[in-house]
Amino acid sequence: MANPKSVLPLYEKNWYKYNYKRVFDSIILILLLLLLGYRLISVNDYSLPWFVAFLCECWFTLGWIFTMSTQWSPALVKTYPERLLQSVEELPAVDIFVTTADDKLEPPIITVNTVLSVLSLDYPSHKLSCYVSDDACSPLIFYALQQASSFAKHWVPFCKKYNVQTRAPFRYFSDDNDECTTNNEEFRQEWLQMKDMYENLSRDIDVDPKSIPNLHESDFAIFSNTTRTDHPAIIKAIWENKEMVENGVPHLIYISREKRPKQPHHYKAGAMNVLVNFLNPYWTRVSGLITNAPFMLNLDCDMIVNNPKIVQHAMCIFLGSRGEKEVAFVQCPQRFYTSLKDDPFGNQMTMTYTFILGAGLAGLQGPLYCGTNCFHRRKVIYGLSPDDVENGSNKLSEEELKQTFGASNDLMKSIIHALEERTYSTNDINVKKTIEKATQVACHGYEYGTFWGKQVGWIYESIVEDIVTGLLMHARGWRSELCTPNPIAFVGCAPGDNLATMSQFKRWATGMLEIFFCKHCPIFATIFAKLSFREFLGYMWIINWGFNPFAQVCYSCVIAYCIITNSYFLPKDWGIYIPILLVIFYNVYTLYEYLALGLSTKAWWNNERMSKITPMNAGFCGFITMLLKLLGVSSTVFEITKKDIAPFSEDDKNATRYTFDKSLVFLPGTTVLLLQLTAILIKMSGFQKQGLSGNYECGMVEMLCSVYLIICYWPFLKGLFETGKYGIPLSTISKGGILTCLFVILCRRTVSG
Ligand SMILES: O=c1ccn([C@@H]2O[C@H](COP(=O)(O)OP(=O)(O)O[C@H]3O[C@H](CO)[C@@H](O)[C@H](O)[C@H]3O)[C@@H](O)[C@H]2O)c(=O)[nH]1
Ligand SMILES: [Mn+2]
Repeated sequence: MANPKSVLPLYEKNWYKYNYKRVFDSIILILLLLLLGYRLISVNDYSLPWFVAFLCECWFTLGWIFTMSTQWSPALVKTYPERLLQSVEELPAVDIFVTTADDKLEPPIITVNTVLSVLSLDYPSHKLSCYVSDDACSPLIFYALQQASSFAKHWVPFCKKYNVQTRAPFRYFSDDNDECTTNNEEFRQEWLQMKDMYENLSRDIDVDPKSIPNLHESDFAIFSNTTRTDHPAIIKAIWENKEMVENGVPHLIYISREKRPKQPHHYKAGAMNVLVNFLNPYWTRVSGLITNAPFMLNLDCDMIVNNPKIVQHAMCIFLGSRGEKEVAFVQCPQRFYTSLKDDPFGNQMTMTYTFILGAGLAGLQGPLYCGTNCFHRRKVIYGLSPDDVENGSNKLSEEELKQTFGASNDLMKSIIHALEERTYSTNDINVKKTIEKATQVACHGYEYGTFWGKQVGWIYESIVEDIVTGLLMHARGWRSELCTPNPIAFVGCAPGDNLATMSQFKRWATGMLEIFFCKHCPIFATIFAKLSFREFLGYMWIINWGFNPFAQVCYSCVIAYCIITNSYFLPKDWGIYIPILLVIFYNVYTLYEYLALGLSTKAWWNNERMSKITPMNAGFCGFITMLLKLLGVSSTVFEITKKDIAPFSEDDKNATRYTFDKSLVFLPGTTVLLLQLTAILIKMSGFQKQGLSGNYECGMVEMLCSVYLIICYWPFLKGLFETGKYGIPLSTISKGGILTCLFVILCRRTVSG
């Protein structure tokens, strides 16, 4: 397949040194350590708040070490797709998986646009296949894809003929591009025609599922009597590139895996495993058979292609890394097209993606797998390690194969094929026939007793299946690479409001803790396997999203405690300069970074504020959820993030306003705020309880900390007095009130005893 003919490298990787970052990072670390040291030697100050603050600060310091190490030696990769065709005889096939799971939270028009952008990629069409996994078992999604495939027959040639850059029609025809200003009459005509067709398509699929035309015709009959949690496997080839034309429309296949009530389906990880495995020669487990492409691209339904040449860029990395240790997966960054100005909900994570999740980790063993925008090598998904490849031990015995992948001879054939990185010749592929065979066989329960979800495929251990799946690959010794072509490869839809942000972060926090407490924990992976030490620190950086909220909540309680009991947790003498310098340095440094990236001061402040709000609410709830899971009280659930094609209009002032609902996710924040308010009230009204000895005295700095927190929680403060969706529900306020009272009583007990 990849016969290197040309000597020019397909990609180059360069490491950067940001000296200013290293200096600032180190200063902050030194100040943190000084603070810890000061606390230790100040024996006279030892007290409960002093001790709790010390523990929290130990945690923050550790967190800073994770951050610092991860962004210490960033690297970026440059790819040369124009050299690709000179260096390989034939481009490899790529299977593209798009997952969707809810036709309300993820409107079909979004999935349709993603699929259309995929079908029109600049890559030989007969080398691409697009599989859409529908966990909602929705006839509407199926119908929408059918309509989209008809539209694709016009759209794909149009894009290729005029070398269109943005191949998701809703972006192409978006408001700032809705006039066709050109002198080329032919293009104008076609442009108008396409626009018209796309508008028809959007109208057609924006219907109530019940009123879908032809619902009872043969194609749809299978959807009758199904619910999203109880239905057989449904596989339909919506479009087949029968003649395997190079410039046609790639295969488009719809799959809704079998689901039965009470049987765990493992959310997205389960869906992905079915896709990888589905159409093998015999079972309904899929793409192994139809195309069995050696590479796969995995996209969430809202992640549209933004650079039509992206597959070629990714192939540069895969094929260019031969001879050295191969790359297991190529991750492209997550960027968003729906970005509210100044990032009011702090969910665009520009800094994080720039310095840590992106270049930072790329300079180590490689970026983390982020669930979407990622190309995988199929044999890695099947559990191979680089050593297996090196030693040529990628031939498992029949017994091992059975135990790992399940007892189907035909599946084994397809897996052996994949492990040896062979592809099917195009003549072997008959989509229709395979599907007929595949749907006859029940597929549920196939994975029982096999290693699917445990050692191979997407790992079920955590609801952030992506991070744990990538972790297992790094632990086996694989590298990964970051692919950042210009323009950026994919763009998606960021959560449109703080409700979606909260639910997403809560899932992440819980999932990260699940990873820490499972057998794939990065600590074991470094000690017993091949996760490099600094990559381990990188994984700990993200796992800390689950732990840090607890420390943050404790710290804010310490502040209130000190004010209520008239004690202190910050140094009284010269030592106070340590935290003061720390705060100044940290804020100046982060503000500088925002400005240097061309972001505004407001964006910086919004992110600072949200770094107190989101973790302390959603993250803390995630922490509690994990605690309950560890105690065996409840299990964790994957809540889908709501997506909107145009979630807000530019002049919608309310788009940036904070909204609340009755969910418990807002309880920690409401309580923290009420606590601070109560504490200040107690102080002002002179009701402070005197500390144990005379020199206990809450100073100005403790008050300042509290006021700072209240300023961060301004949206909550406003929420206390608003009604409707902008107000914190009374039930949450009362629960927060009760918790606050309990806390105050407890505080007073500790000092009066
Ligand atoms: O039972 C399910 C639940 C979700 N999904 C799909 O999973 C994807 C991600 O879900 P989303 O609600 O968009 O979650 P995000 O928080 O935006 O996703 C990030 O985090 C997830 C892990 O928490 C990863 O799976 C995603 O790839 C990553 O983009 C979507 O395409 C869903 O359709 C399924 O296929 N089946
Ligand atoms: Mn998403």
